[in-house]
Amino acid sequence: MIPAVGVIGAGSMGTAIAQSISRRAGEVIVFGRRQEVVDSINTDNYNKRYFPGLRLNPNIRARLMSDRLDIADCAAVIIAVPSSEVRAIVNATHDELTGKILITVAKGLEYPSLKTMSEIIREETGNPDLACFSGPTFADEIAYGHIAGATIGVDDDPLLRTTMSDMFSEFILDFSDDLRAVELCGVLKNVYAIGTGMWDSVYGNHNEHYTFLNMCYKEMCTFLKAISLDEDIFTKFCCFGDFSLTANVDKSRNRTLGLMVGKKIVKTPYLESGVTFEGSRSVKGIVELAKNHNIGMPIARFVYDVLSGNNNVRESVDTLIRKAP
Ligand SMILES: NC(=O)C1=CN([C@@H]2O[C@H](COP(=O)(O)OP(=O)(O)OC[C@H]3O[C@@H](n4cnc5c(N)ncnc54)[C@H](O)[C@@H]3O)[C@@H](O)[C@H]2O)C=CC1
Ligand SMILES: O=C(CO)COP(=O)(O)O
Repeated sequence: MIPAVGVIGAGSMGTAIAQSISRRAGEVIVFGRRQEVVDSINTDNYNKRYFPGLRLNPNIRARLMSDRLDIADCAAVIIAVPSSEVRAIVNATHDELTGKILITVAKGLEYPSLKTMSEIIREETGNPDLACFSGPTFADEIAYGHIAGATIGVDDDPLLRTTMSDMFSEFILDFSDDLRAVELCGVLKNVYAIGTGMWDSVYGNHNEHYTFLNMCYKEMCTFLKAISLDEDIFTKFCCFGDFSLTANVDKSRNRTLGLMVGKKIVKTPYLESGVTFEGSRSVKGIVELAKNHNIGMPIARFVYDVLSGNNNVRESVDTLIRKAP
């Protein structure tokens, strides 16, 4: 059992992961930005903003986020904030994070650097013990203890892998030593979830839905074949599992964004909504990565064009069909 684990981010995923690992750790310290969230966790064992109905385990404590994180007792720190926040946070808390095992659950791609979260964390901290966690893992279902599979991207270090297995023992785990490939799966699946939402806003039949799903997965695999050092990535939870979950289930924020844009319910100012739409922030980087690797990714391009306001969904979808391989 790990004596203490820190979790940066008291949102849906930070709270859910804290609840899951709190059964395997002596103490879990969650760092949040909002005083009312910190107070609700410490006073009532509830995160009333994200999971008002879920009583949190008593060994979960909350502290207000600051640049002087009190994590001296924590052997590991999980970074569970939106990808846009990761670099600033690890840069500001560099000293406190030194020597810790750092795990990222964020699914995003920095632009214009095109770096994944683990690459940013390694760049900012220099910590050798890094891992990423990614799979079909809706936070609410984790929080309530339902089964989920996840891929741990981590170097082939037996001690580190044992620590990860113990910390995330409530999950069905597979492993990969290609952290970038694992993280790019999480980035790509968000883009295709938006695209599938857009497609489904135009075409409502089962054949049409699964035809497009296959087109997305084919494009995703083409990209991964070009970049992944792990030849088994395609059957890992971070890939097929998370792609299927997010593209098919309306609980997904990314899929919902695609549906709403496709139905013209929202226009691009949605980024100010406060909801974490990771795919809309990452799609530009994916389009650029595809160009850099000389890979045709018409669906990622379609998502980017529509979100950029360059096209309307029906015209773009019809173009996709005409060009379908
Ligand atoms: N919600 C889910 O089902 C899952 C989310 N993830 C990933 O987890 C990451 C976090 O997303 P969610 O928890 O879903 O978002 P969320 O919007 O539910 O929560 C994000 C939290 O981060 C906090 N935050 C933002 N900047 C901060 C800072 N500088 N310092 C401290 N806290 C800060 C916000 O106050 C908020 O509480 C994303 O990359 C997402 O893709 C991964 C798997 C599942
Ligand atoms: O990553 C997730 C599930 O694995 C959460 O998906 P959304 O960000 O689309 O809600």
